[in-house]
Amino acid sequence: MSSAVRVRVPATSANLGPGFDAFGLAVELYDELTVVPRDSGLSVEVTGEGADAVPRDESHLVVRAIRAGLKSLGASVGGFDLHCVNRIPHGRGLGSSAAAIVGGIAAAYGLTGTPLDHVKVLELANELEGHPDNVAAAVYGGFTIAWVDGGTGRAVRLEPAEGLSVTGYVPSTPLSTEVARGLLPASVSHADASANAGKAALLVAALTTRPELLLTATEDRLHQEYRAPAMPESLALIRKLRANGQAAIVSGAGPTVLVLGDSGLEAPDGWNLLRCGIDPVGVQVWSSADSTTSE
Ligand SMILES: Nc1ncnc2c1ncn2[C@@H]1O[C@H](COP(=O)(O)OP(=O)(O)OP(=O)(O)O)[C@@H](O)[C@H]1O
Ligand SMILES: N[C@@H](CCO)C(=O)O
Repeated sequence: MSSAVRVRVPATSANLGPGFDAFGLAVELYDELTVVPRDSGLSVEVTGEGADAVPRDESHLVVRAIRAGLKSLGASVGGFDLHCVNRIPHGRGLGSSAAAIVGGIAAAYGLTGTPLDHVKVLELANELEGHPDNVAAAVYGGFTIAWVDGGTGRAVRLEPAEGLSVTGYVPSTPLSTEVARGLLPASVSHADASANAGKAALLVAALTTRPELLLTATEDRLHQEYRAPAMPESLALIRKLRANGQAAIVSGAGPTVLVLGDSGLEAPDGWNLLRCGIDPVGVQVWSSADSTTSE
């Protein structure tokens, strides 16, 4: 068992317009975890985002993910000290829960001295998160296309177009993914489904080699408008940005608005502006016991 493990895991934006529950993009904004094993007991220290809200016991999402990761590896540890430095805002559509889950599972690999198995990490992370898009990007970095095969989360990673960056408009009020998913209809029209399928396919080309097509390729008919009642200001901002030629979308389940590319518009009052590049590698683990790095 390692003496201490450090993990860095990126924020992620899911859906990207037409790729509901499938597309993910990892960005250069990171949560960091340090886990030190001990014989028994648990301590949880949190600084940064969510520090005033998350529990400090076994129900903490990172703790649950560490336990699940250890179990999947057939290992156990009596107790541990967990220190979280959180930079990803919670409930804003930037994949905070995916980062907590993927980071916790990766820490379990580090604690047991097991090199990261990205396929297995994604499988378990998808089980814990309930959908694979954010966790895929947090595991692999870059641009990911995820799907579920017989209940098992899978993904491929593609290289985003050279120099791609994103601009996030992050409102101060959160919206839980659970609530946002509850706004979706049970069925949609054939016309809407086929429009989205075409745009999702086009977005693969736009994100990788044809960025000039990003505006048209990010049109969505499956989730954004249905969720408007829970985030009317976000949808209004998206309309304004898109009218200005920017490829603006709801990030994940919202309410953050993400522009794929540089945006000239300053953030409205009360919103934070986030400008970042694309994270190329996904979750990383460092173990102090043997100085190895698993990437
Ligand atoms: N670093 C963390 N430590 C502990 N709990 C966390 C952490 N990050 C997220 N959570 C839990 O997950 C909840 C947020 O998850 P939720 O899926 O609603 O939003 P999100 O993951 O930020 O957004 P999205 O899934 O749309 O990208 C938080 O309220 C908290 O309960
Ligand atoms: N695909 C998910 C992403 C948020 O976790 C959704 O939109 O509900």
